[in-house]
Amino acid sequence: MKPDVKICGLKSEEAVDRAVARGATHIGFIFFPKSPRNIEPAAAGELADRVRGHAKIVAVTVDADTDDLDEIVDQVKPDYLQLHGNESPERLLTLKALYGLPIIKAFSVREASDLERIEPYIGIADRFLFDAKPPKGSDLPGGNGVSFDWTILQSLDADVNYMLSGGLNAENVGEALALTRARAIDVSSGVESAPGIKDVGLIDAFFDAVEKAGASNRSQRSDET
Ligand SMILES: O=C(O)c1ccccc1N[C@@H]1O[C@H](COP(=O)(O)O)[C@@H](O)[C@H]1O
Repeated sequence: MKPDVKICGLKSEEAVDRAVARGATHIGFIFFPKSPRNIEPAAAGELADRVRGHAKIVAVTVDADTDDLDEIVDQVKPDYLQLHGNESPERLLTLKALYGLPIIKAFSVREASDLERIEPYIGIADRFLFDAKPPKGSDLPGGNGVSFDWTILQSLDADVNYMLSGGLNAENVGEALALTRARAIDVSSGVESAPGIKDVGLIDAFFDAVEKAGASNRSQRSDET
């Protein structure tokens, strides 16, 4: 099965158009002022309008307050909220009631015990997202281009609906998919020429690698039967 692919941290028409033309199922906009990918809600709304209906629009926030979220939801009309901070299960319930939107809850992972943190969110978050822990000194909870030991995810129950992220790129996404059989992947830094600058050549290379991984997994499965 083809994985969902989210290209995150988009800021230009060129990058949005290429991501969706290559088959991105989700595109993400970052609303976090410290990020080189931060975008104003009005500008994100215009980019979202170019591809609405062709890819799901994801608004990524970090412990955002309700006033900021009101503006983001109003201007961007996202299909999902991605919460990349320390939002509690109660906060997710409040936001679901307020906006009626499905929520992707991000967790940072270094070791298997980190996965236990999803338990209170099961049945509340619509999808989980696993990212690496930020390196020391980083101001960003995500978007650091750092990966974690993907084999940790093999211990998860098969019905946990998650997106794999953190340091994915054209060189490593095939291995990540083979090791985890993730049904959804998310990339930001790995398709950039510099922090916050998406590169259409790298977007192409990423999708080429995902397609190649799909072909190789399919042939492996038919060898096994
Ligand atoms: O990309 C950012 O700047 C960012 C800022 C704040 C929260 C999340 C952010 N990005 C998310 O980080 C992951 C992985 O990114 P990368 O591929 O390792 O660069 C991805 O989920 C982005 O949504």
